This record gives sequence, C-alpha cells and structure tokens, in this order.
Amino acid sequence: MMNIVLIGFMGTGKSSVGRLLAEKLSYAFVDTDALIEERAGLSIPQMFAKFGEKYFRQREKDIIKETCNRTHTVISTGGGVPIFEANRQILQNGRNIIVCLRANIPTILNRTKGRGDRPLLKNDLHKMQALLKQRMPFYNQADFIIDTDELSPLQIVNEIMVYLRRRKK
Ligand SMILES: Nc1ncnc2c1ncn2[C@@H]1O[C@H](COP(=O)(O)OP(=O)(O)O)[C@@H](O)[C@H]1O
Ligand SMILES: O=C(O)C1=C[C@@H](OP(=O)(O)O)[C@@H](O)[C@H](O)C1
Ligand SMILES: [Mg+2]
Repeated sequence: MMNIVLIGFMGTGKSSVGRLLAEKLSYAFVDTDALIEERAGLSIPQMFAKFGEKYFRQREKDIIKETCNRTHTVISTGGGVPIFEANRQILQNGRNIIVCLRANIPTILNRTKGRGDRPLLKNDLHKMQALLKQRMPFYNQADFIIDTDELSPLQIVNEIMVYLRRRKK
C-alpha cells in the first residue's frame, strides 16, 4: 500500500492532521521535522541558528529519501519540502498519494502566532504572503487539496479518508 504524504504551508495542520490520519488508518507516522530534531538533538530554531537553513534542507532531503521507501506510512512534511526539485522527484514516484492542506493567511497567522518554532515566519505578514505566493505552484501539484480554514483536524482526516476510498474504486 502507498504512503500518504501531507504537504502545505506552515500552520496548515500537516503535523496534527498527519498524526490523526495515521491513527485512523493504522499506519505508521513520520513527521520529517520531528525526526530531524530527534536525530540532531536540536530544535529546528537551534539548527537554523547553529548550522543554517542549508544544513537543515540537506537533513530534510535525507529523510524524504528514506521515508519514501516505506509503506503504510503517513508522512507529514515540513512546509519547504516540495519546493525542491529533488524532493518532488522522490515524492512523486507514483507510490505516494500527495495531499495538500491549504489555509488563508489569517488562519495561518492565527495558528502560528506567538510561537518561536518556525524560523522562517517571524510573524511578518508581508514575508509570509510572498513566501506563500512563491510556493503555491508546488503545493498545487498535489493529488488532492483541502481548504482547512473551516474544518477541524478530525473533519480534515475524514475528507482525506473519503478521497482515499473514492480513489480505490
Ligand atoms: N484544522 C485546524 N483547526 C484548528 N487548529 C488547527 C488545525 N490544524 C492545526 N491546527 C493548530 O495549528 C497549529 C499548527 O498546526 P501544525 O499541525 O503544527 O501545522 P504544520 O505542521 O502544517 O505547520 C497547531 O497549534 C495546531 O493545533
Ligand atoms: O516552510 C518551511 O520552510 C518550514 C516549515 C516548518 O515545518 P511546518 O510546515 O510543519 O511548520 C519547518 O520544516 C521549518 O521551520 C521550515
Ligand atoms: Mg509540522
């Protein structure tokens, strides 16, 4: 069976929805950021500060390569994963179902404000808009896209399950 890969901008709910979806499907769960942090023994902000974004992106790519060899796994990616051609090639291998979570800027702001765990955000509205616009074409390459603004994580999981069932037929 295939892996389900969740992509999308920061704060769209990939980590929370992924965990819940894995539970519902009785799949394994991998969060690329959590795995990077665990292996390095550093938080993501610490890693950015100490070694820079480039170093983080290399660790991220390594994990994408590894996890794609798995089956029956829900993979919650970090928001930057599909921006890189090498990652897209690995993910779009025909054995993964790629689901994009989408949210409006106010929702994203609301879900990420007051937290220092995303070094690329810094709660700067203009920066966020520019980054989202730049990344949109890559997020839109997903097999299935869900607007999450009005949905709870559980409702999002249910929508994904409906999509998966429809695909099987
Ligand atoms: N559908 C949702 N409705 C309300 N809050 C949500 C929803 N999805 C995620 N959140 C909350 O928003 C924050 C960011 O979610 P997270 O799963 O870390 O997003 P991502 O991994 O995409 O950056 C968390 O505090 C989470 O509880
Ligand atoms: O969008 C990005 O480039 C990033 C998103 C973060 O993950 P979330 O999307 O889970 O917040 C994390 O990987 C890192 O801070 C960089
Ligand atoms: Mg996350």
